[in-house]
Amino acid sequence: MDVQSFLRPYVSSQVKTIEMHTTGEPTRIVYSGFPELRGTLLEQLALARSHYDYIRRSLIHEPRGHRDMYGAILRPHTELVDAGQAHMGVLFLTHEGYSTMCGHATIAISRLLVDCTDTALFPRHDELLFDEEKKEVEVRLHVPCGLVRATVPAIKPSDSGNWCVDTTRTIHYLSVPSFAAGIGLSVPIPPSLRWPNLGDRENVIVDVAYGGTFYIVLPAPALGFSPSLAHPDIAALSDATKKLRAAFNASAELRSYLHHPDHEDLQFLYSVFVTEPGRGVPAPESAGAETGLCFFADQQVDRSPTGSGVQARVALAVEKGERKLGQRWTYHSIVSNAYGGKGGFTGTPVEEIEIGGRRGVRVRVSGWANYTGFSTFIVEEGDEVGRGFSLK
Ligand SMILES: O=C(O)[C@H]1NCC[C@@H]1O
Repeated sequence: MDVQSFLRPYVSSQVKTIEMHTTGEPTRIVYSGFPELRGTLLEQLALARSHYDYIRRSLIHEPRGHRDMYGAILRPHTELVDAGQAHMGVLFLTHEGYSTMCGHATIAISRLLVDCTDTALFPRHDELLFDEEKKEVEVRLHVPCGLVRATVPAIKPSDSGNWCVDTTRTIHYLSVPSFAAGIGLSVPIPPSLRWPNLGDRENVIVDVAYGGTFYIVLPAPALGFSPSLAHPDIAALSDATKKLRAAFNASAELRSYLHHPDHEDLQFLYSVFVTEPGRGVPAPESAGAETGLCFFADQQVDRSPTGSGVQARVALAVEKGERKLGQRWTYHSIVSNAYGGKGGFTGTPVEEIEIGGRRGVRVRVSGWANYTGFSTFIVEEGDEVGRGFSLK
């Protein structure tokens, strides 16, 4: 019996997704059922936010998602796709709203697009090119912060079928220009925003960097926590980073560091990244390793090492003179550390690029992604709770 046939009377519309994870961080990838969105990618983003946000809530919030759920919507027509510069456009969905860059989803979607021969889902699949020498396929994604070039390792079978993704090698992408926006900034913490571990300190010193979106980066002791992220107190760190972010945003002078020369839409603080230099197993050919815990959007916790945050951290390391071009570094999350280092990302500054009069770098980020399933979601007429709620 067709299991779904008895559900048919309840289905007025459906959204279809492919489900993946990158080091444990989910990406619910919407490929069908999202209403028509027209215009540039940023116009499509504005339309999704203003007219169709109920769809994001229904997919990302409970009962279909959870407070740390992440998603993406494939956009086969954008100005860069239609001009032949990108193969696919993507919008990113968080529990809070929409993000401008996402490394873990870029890695997942790039793999999906190489695997996907269904032209209804991916009309430009035939335009992908296989590099015989390197045995990889380039996938260009148009995301809200710009154009990201991913390469997916693949094997071309001897018959004329589609190539097979080679899951023994990492997927990597070349970021939009990333840069250090402020180093050693002092954030005054007003009494109403102090957290228990802060002690009697009145200021916290942070770095700010852009990796497709803006990050505060600081080591755990700067917040008053143990230097080790081996067994972090996630609830206490979430409280501290949320208050730190509020204190940062309360200062017009500090907010002025969130300046992007090209787009006003990119000028907001997305995340606070707590780091532990030195923790974790370096991947092969890496000069060192570190671990990070990323609180983003409305305090979601990234399970992956956070691609856009890796870009920001590499840009900071280059700006501080701690890293040279071409030097590869391993970035772990608490999940990759729990699995002996498997799933750690690497980040390599590959090129210096001037951006708005300052030094920027293009970063090569590498990682893996796996499929977890595929879904068809419905919302029954009259089901108010089922439209999406959050206990957050
Ligand atoms: O990998 C990344 O860049 C993303 N992961 C969740 C938070 C960031 O957007």
